[in-house]
Parts: sequence; C-alpha cells; structure tokens
Amino acid sequence: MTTSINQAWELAKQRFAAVGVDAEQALAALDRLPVSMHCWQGDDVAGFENPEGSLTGGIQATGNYPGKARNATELRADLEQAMSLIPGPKRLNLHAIYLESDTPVERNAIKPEHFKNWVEWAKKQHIGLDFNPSCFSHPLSADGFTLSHANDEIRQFWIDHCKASRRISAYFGEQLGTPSVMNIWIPDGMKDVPVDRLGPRQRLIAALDEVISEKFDDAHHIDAVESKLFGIGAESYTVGSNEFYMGYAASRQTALCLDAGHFHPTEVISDKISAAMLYVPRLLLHVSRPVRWDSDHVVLLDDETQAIASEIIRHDLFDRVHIGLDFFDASINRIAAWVIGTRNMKKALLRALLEPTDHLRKLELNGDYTGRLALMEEQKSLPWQAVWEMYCQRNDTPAGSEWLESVRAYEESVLRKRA
Ligand SMILES: C[C@H](O)[C@H](O)[C@@H](O)C(=O)CO
Ligand SMILES: [Mn+2]
Repeated sequence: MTTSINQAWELAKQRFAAVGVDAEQALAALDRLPVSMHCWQGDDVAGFENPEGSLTGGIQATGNYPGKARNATELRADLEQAMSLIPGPKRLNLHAIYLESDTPVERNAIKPEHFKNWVEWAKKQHIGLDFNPSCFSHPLSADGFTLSHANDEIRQFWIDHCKASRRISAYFGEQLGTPSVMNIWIPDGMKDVPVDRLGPRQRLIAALDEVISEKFDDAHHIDAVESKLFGIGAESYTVGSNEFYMGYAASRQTALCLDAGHFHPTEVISDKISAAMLYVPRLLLHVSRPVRWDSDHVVLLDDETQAIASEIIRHDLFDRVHIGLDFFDASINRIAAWVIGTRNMKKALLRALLEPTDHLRKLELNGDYTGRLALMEEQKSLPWQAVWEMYCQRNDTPAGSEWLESVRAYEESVLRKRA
C-alpha cells in the first residue's frame, strides 16, 4: 500500500506541476486549516446537563442508531476514535450543555471549572476548543424566546448565560494558546405571523450589546453570531435573521457565522463569503448539508462543499475564516458521520489548494470564458486523490475506506455494549 501511494504521489506531483501547481505546497497549506468538529454529532445534541430532556429550539436529530455517547468520558473516547481517522489539524466545538458537574448547575452560573476536563483532554490531543452558549432545551426557552424575550428576567437569564459562556471561551483560549470562537445562536422566533417584528429585534440588539460588553483578549476569544431563516415551530418569523446579524456583525465587528442550512433552498453560503468578508473581520462557517430544509445531513464532497472551500482558498482567507461543521445524523454510526463529514471538508480544501487558480483568473480577466470553463472542468479529474492519500499516509491515518473497518471494530467492541 505504502509503495503504491508513494508511486501515485510522484506521478501526481508531476501532473500538478505541469499546470503550475506545487502539490507539496498544497499539503503544507492544508496543515494551516483546522476544521472544528462539533461535539454534538456524538450524542444527538443531548449534552450532559439533562441528557433525558428533549431537544428543543426548532432543531431535530432523527434516527435511533445504537451506541450514542452517554457521558463526557464516552464522548471524548468516541472523538478520539473519529479524530484518529481524519488527517491534519482539528479543533473541537463544544456547547455549554456539555459541562461536567456532580451537582446541577444553572446555565447562568456555568464556570470554567465545569469544562476543565475538556481543556485537559484538548491539551493532550493538541487541539484548540471552540464554544457555544446553549440557548435551547431549557424550561426558560420553552416559549420560543431567549435573548429577545419580552420578560426582563428571562432575557437577563440568557444574557447572563452568554456572558458566562464568554468567560469559558476566553479560558479555553488562554489555556490552549489558540482563540476560541464562541458562536451565539438563539432559536427565537414565531410559528405564526407576528404583529411586532421590530420589538424582539430591538431587544436582541440591546441584549447582545450587553453580552459582548466585557472585553477579552482577541488572542483568547472571538465572538460570532449565527443567523437563521426558520426553525421547526418558528416558521413565520426568526428574530436573528440574516439581515439582522449581518448588520450586527458589521456594526460591532464581530465574526459572522454562515450556516449552510440557514438560507432559502437555492441560496448558497459559498456566494456569501466574498460579500460578507468585505464588512466583517472574520467569518465562522457551519458547513452542513440541508436536504429540502435545515436537516443537518452529513457533509458530502458535493458542489457546494467544494465551492465553500474554493472561496476560502481563492481569496486567501486562511486567517479570517474559521471552518466549523454542523450536522447531526442519529440514523447512522455517529463516529462514521464525523469521519465522513470532516474528511470531505478536508478533501474539498485540498482540491481547492490544487486548483491552478492564477491561470483561471487570467482567462477570466481576458474574457476567455470558454477556456475558463474547459480548464475548470478538466482540472476536476487531475489526480488529487493521490495527493490526499499521501497526506493521510504522512498523518498516520487510513488513506481510503479502510477507516470504516476501524469504526466497525469500535462499534463492535465499545458502542454495542452501551445500553
Ligand atoms: C447545535 C448548534 O449550535 C445549532 O445547530 C446551530 O448552530 C444551528 O445551526 C441551529 O439551526
Ligand atoms: Mn449552525
């Protein structure tokens, strides 16, 4: 296997060199692009605060595949298994409900100490952590409002939760030496047509301003805000819409989170990256796969994933775009879901790095759209897979579908034993 990977790599390097692309440089660049894996694929967004409670907030994990993680120790073991099958740099994105405590902790009272095991684990794995306040699956979000709630006390509860979350995020960054991106997503919205669309948005803007008022070192913590079109039970109105958060992020210079499932079905976030980055300092991506709705299917190596990756690489956005994943499929092996989605994201980045972009740009500038289309299509079948396999080999991860055997063995020896 090693010999055939080496041979294919040597040939591939020559093929790419012939179109002006340095495959070795592409691999070095891929090492500068961590993908933040989302903890919530491992347990269907249940968390450890109240794992038996229902998932609310208009999101849904469908399926009942056996073996989901029941506690943080199991989730970390599952993540280690998944991460061992994915080459290159990775991060972990945690939600507040994944805290660890012997006694119940209210969300407005969460502290860094409730995440110290995660930090110790991240140090051992040599990865950074990202964070999210959890403004759902809670009695005080049951009527569909959190940071925009009309009741002052309830709204303050969520403001305090987000403030507490920022302190945890800054602690991650300080402990791990890499900034934690903390993304605020709230489910606030209405099932039916509201009379007052403005009031909740006015409350949300004031609440967010209070949330971000405490200053943290940019080297430790980055604020991001995530818009959405609709949720289940919030079909007619979403307070934190695209326009709302685009304006908020631009005026407050926070990062803007673009989730691939949060727009109209024919809208794509790949087209939004180059527009939004002109106004905001950073983008956070939630790479996902909406199938007819915000269904959060596992990311494929499809046209849109490729287009997202190509935008990051073509515009050299290495330091301004943070790549996160957001899917939760409970109908298949959850570890396989992580591996498939994360490997696909990385494959798309590699393919983008192997594109002869300078040449394509020249054709475009010269108005040679025939040449642009012809070469864009031809380069799709250059031997990128041989470069990918070399990357996997160098990172001591399976080059091809052998990773599935490892997942199946883990399923047999570990997951099947979970009740
Ligand atoms: C659990 C996540 O934070 C959530 O999926 C959010 O990012 C989202 O996309 C809601 O639709
Ligand atoms: Mn999302």
